[in-house]
Amino acid sequence: MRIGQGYDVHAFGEGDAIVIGGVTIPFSRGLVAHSDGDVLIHALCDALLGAAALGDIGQHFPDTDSAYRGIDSRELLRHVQALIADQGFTLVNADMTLIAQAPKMSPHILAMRENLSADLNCGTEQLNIKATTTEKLGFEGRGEGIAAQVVVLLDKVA
Ligand SMILES: Nc1ccn([C@@H]2O[C@H](COP(=O)(O)O)[C@@H](O)[C@H]2O)c(=O)n1
Ligand SMILES: C[C@@]1(CO)OP(=O)(O)OP(=O)(O)OC[C@H]1O
Repeated sequence: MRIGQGYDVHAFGEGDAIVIGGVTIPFSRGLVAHSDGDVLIHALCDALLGAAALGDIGQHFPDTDSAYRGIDSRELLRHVQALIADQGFTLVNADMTLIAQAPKMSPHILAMRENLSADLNCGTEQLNIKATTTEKLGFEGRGEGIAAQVVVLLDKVA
């Protein structure tokens, strides 16, 4: 068994929607990023790469490479899934936390889990996604951006 953890932050900027877990959520702001800014998927990729001792998302998909400009982060996740499968790992479970004062994530959680389970070739019951505000404290609470934390457990296929 191998444990991994990931953490990512993206700041709010201009826009009228954000993409989280592959779900487009209409909002008064967008997220500033080289990719689509899917902070949840980025933290998930880092957790998976960490558990497999494969480095981090920036090493695999540099934000200096124009190939990744505006990319759908689900493509990055599928690539990471292939990397860990190549190493003989399968996902046991992932537990994910979105930290955002707004928007409200709960109406979108099931759709996020369905997207991620399709990309990771696993069941939705292996993926938990939850959200919390910070009661208006800190950068998330001031509405400056969104953070995501992810913990994963991988098993090695014999
Ligand atoms: N961006 C968010 C934040 C929270 N939720 C849901 O609301 C519940 C209460 O949040 P507190 O921070 O006040 O504890 C939380 O458990 C989530 O279910 C959300 O959907 N989106
Ligand atoms: C996803 C990548 C690549 O487009 O860029 P961003 O969207 O800026 O995201 P970040 O979490 O800062 O880092 C990983 C990247 O290199």
